[in-house]
Amino acid sequence: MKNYSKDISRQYHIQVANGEVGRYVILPGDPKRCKKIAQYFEDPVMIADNREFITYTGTLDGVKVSVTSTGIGGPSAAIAMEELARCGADTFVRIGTCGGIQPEVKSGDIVVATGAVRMEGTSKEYAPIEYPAVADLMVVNALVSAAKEKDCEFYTGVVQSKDAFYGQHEPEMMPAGYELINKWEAWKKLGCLASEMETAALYIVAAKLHVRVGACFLVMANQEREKLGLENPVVHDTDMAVQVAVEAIRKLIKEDR
Ligand SMILES: O=P(O)(O)O[C@H]1O[C@H](CO)[C@@H](O)[C@H]1O
Ligand SMILES: O=c1cc[nH]c(=O)[nH]1
Repeated sequence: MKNYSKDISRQYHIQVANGEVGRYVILPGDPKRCKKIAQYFEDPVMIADNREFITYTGTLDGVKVSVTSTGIGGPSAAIAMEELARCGADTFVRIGTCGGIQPEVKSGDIVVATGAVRMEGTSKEYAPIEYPAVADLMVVNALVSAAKEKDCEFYTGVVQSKDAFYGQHEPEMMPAGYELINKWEAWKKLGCLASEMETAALYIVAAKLHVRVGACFLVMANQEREKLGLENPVVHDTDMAVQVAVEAIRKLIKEDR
């Protein structure tokens, strides 16, 4: 594909060059999370800061690792993964925030996504809708093992990825809300744990690229608990989910040796 970058040694959107990232990359949505994640690396260096994509590279146990923010939603997440893969990355862990769907999934808990409902647009431009958005088993196992070690409350299962944040939170305000409401009830009955915005796209792009990916999230709040009159504080601190992601990368590095 033609490279549209002014400096053609750098990828157009992420502005990273081949070899500037490790094969292991952590993918937060929020660019401001990158610096916090890079603090867990040895000798972190900022490589690029362009649009919503900030990249740091450092090492974990002597192995090159990176963090790149994806921004919000499937389109920019897909771009980040495509361009990182072109720079040499092949193993990705998304660390994000989500809203709980099952009533037992509480604020502050961690969710590890084994799969994602493809209720977003990006993955549909990659693969027919019948193809499932599933995580790599090695990455999931590493995340589960890390979460157990950190002794945090965590769940594993399917999450829902959608495009409209306010369609999740205020479906009754949307002209097409009837469909959002009916589908939300279906995801709930099917045991879907939580809702977020990038994982389905990342899992499908990873399938296309033949790379490994998994994801873990901080549960910020749960609108279903609110409806049931259950306790539902809003939690913003992503540090435990970040630690789970970093520890999972360490475990993958060890297994890959
Ligand atoms: O915290 P991040 O990683 O951005 O993830 C979640 O937060 C954003 C919405 O507030 C969406 O990107 C959603 O997926
Ligand atoms: O409720 C939430 C919280 C974070 N991200 C989402 O997409 N939804």
